Amino acid sequence: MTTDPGKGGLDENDDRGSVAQTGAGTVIESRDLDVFYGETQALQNIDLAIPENQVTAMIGPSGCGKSTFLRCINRMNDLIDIARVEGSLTFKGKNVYDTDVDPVALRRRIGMVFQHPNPFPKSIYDNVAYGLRIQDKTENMDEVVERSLKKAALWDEVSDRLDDSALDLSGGQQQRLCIARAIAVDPEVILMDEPASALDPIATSQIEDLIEELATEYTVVIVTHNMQQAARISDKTAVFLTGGELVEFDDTDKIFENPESQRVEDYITGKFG
Ligand SMILES: Nc1ncnc2c1ncn2[C@@H]1O[C@H](COP(=O)(O)OP(=O)(O)OP(=O)(O)O)[C@@H](O)[C@H]1O
Repeated sequence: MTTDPGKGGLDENDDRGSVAQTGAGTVIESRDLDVFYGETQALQNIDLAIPENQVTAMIGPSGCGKSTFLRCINRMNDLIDIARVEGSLTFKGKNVYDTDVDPVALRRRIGMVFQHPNPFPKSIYDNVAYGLRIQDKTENMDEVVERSLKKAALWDEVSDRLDDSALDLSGGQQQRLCIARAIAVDPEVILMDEPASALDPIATSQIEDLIEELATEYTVVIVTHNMQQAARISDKTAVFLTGGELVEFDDTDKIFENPESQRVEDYITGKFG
């Protein structure tokens, strides 16, 4: 049986957390999370508590499992045949891997933005309206499209050409359009997998400003290769190292100024990675 948990359908007051975390309430929490691709283990015993309405950055060298962790949160790993997840990963206290969780409904609440902008070959308007139409939420659609484009800091650039093809936008505009598309269906969490790595410095800076703004309303989890970017925009930083180990998770300032682990210090200061 699959059910749509719907907003408020999960325990919103889950406070079991003894996993390292301070301040804002925990919205996503992993315990003893292991992920395998066939025989290869990509993540080992990950305990992590992600706070609500903040930006949490995942950093670490290539192949350390950052994207794997991100994809666990909204079960995108389900789409990889050989991926296997053990342990628990809860969203508002509910294990997203329980058999009664519908991954499609989960992904409505936990949206995702990818490394390369991937607008549909449709108009700007239809890209943003896409999820609303699928969910049959077509009431006030013009308003929702406008609001989403405004929240994604794109409205001023496209308001007079909503019927133009999304593919005619610049890379940075396309990425903001993808963010607008994700926002339109009113998610609670936005996962971003290196959302600015394919963009030029100006577009990157616009996306960074936008991410900080989005965190006033949404929980944002971002994978980035760019340590300066993590330092600039995130509240919390998780450092994964080779072998799929979460070595340190703390306030971003602490991670960059005074990390507990020598391995993290070596990584941050560029001694390896
Ligand atoms: N679809 C897959 N099939 C098999 N192995 C995979 C798959 N995806 C990832 N892996 C392996 O899992 C490990 C973690 O990969 P992942 O992409 O999560 O790391 P990452 O830290 O995000 O890397 P990068 O920074 O290079 O994107 C790597 O060893 C990778 O080769």
